[in-house]
Amino acid sequence: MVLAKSKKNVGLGNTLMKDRFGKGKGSDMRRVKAITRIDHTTGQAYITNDREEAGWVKMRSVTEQGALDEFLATAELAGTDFTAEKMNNVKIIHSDQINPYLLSAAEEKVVLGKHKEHKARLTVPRRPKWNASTTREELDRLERESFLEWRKGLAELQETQDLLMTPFERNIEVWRQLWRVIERSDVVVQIVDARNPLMFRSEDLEAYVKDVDPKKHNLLLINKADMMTYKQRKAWANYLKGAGISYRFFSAHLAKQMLEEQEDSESDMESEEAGPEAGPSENGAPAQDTADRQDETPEEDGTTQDGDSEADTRILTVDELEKMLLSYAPPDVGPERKLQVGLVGYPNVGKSSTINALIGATKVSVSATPGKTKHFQTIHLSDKVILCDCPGLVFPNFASTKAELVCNGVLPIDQLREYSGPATLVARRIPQPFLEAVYGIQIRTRPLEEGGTGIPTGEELLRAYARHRGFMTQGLGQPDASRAARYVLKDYVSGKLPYVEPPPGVEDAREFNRELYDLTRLPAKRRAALTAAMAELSVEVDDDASLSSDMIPLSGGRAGGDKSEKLDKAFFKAGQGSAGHLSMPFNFRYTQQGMEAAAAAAAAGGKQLSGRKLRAMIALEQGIDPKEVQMGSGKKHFKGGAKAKRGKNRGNTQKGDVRDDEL
Ligand SMILES: Nc1nc2c(ncn2[C@@H]2O[C@H](COP(=O)(O)OP(=O)(O)OP(=O)(O)O)[C@@H](O)[C@H]2O)c(=O)[nH]1
Repeated sequence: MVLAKSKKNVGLGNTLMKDRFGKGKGSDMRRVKAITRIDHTTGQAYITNDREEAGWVKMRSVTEQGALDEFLATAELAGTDFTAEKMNNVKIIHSDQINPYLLSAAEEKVVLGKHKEHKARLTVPRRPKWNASTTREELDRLERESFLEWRKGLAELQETQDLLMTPFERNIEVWRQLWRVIERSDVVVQIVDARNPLMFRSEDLEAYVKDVDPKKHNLLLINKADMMTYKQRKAWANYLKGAGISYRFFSAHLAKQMLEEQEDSESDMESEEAGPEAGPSENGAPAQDTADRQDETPEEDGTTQDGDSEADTRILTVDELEKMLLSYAPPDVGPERKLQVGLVGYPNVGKSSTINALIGATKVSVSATPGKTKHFQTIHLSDKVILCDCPGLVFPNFASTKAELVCNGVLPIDQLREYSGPATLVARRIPQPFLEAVYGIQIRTRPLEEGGTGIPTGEELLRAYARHRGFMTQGLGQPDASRAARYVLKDYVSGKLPYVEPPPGVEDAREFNRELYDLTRLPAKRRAALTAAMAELSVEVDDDASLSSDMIPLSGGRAGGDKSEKLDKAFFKAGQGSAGHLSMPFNFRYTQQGMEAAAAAAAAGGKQLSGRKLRAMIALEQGIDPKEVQMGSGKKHFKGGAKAKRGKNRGNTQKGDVRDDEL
């Protein structure tokens, strides 16, 4: 609320008074007498307006009464009806469910509209035209002037339109590297992160490449494609093809893995002197993991397998990438005229990893020779190809919120002061069962009937993580959410907590990402613990078992029916704690029991590990009696009073650490 600075301008109340009684009539107010009344039931005195005052005084009380007076007056007027009406209409909105650092759907729509409107102004700085007669000093001056103009333009855009932008590169020296890389390259490969290709793409960079020479080519290389499901690649492929963007999916991570496995099998072959049929194919059979990911082929998903669509969604191997790059080669390519490939992109999108994968695949000794300038590297990849590696740089682009920039890894996490926005985004994007499975935590959310949304808030996630890791604040000993935020956000940026932005036109991001949360994407340690328990019970674990939120029965539904109910009983029997109060932390044996029981329950419940089972398992792991967790009742929270503590964190855990009232 903005407070009026002068007495002449006291807002709505004054305006109404003036309107009704005219100038000067406001002095009548002085005639209002405040009288003291005694409440005979309590014996307390209170001050109120005299009831016998002129009728208009009643109106005054509407705008000038204090909250309590207003409440009492209204209650007096409406009697019991008042209570009934209030109770029927009441909707609790907790302040922690509205994050002031994020946008509402309506606000986001407005902001996206503005982004669209001003998209054309998101330019990269151009190097001024020059020719043989331009002196070095002259060019330097021209470059600086043009750069300054570019910066002024973007600053004005930010200020006048109140738009949030990426912290784009402001150092002219870095842009000079880019200019040189573009000038010498036949094809400019823009490497982007598969989790948000458009955020990392500079459309104007592609236009600039063509401005410099229409014969140059652009390629959008969507790296980290291992973080996408086949369906996600398909959806992005449809969008990118529709938009006429030349793109390919790649994964430096899978390429590296494939190479290592290839090398391993080659050395095995050498040592065993195995026959040719035992070895990998000449051009390298895909590594198992690579094959697994590539296996999500169109026909498996029931779509037609025509050559084109396969190529559209395929994650290229290094050989295929090199072949693809060579397709851009000028006709006279050879040892004298090598194909020059420029690699550009934001920091951290995987440029170095891509180059390393390419270098590894060529199996030639690579000399990293410095280019004409000191800063970008030229790498002679083969007798036909030179790679020009440009330093990573942030291009100008719009962003809806700072939280989005943090989650995209564009703003550094270590210097972060406001963490609630990005943490809320993480809690909204990653399904609760997956978060719980990754960290082995229980996130206590506000029950639906108390105004909870069924999705944890950022704070709820961070507090659960902090409690689990024993991160406590000094003094009051509350879970240290700020410290937890650094870890959780770094995990999000690194991809441990996977999420892929849907392409424009795909509205339901949760559905788009649903298949991403399977057991294969759990960290190796967590997955190993689970599969070990399964193996002991001779149970096959389904790698596709989903850990997305729809596995949690939010309104009393129970996955698995009778069968799972019986198993639940067996499962809960495993916990020896009495009546929901535990005096000692659970030991490992108990945890193991719990895991086994959960695994059995998961197996009987149709292979799928439901959120409920998983939560029970995690509860046991944490040393919390599963009986304390209301599962399958629609209340995803703890009953008050449980004081179980995890042995490991006992010293840091505060009394009542798992109590409901903490929420
Ligand atoms: N999952 C996955 N992670 C990848 C892939 N490529 C790179 N990364 C990871 O992304 C992070 C950044 O990779 P780099 O290769 O250092 O990225 P860069 O673009 O060279 O970064 P700068 O040197 O800062 O410009 C590293 O943690 C890599 O392990 C990929 O294909 N898949």
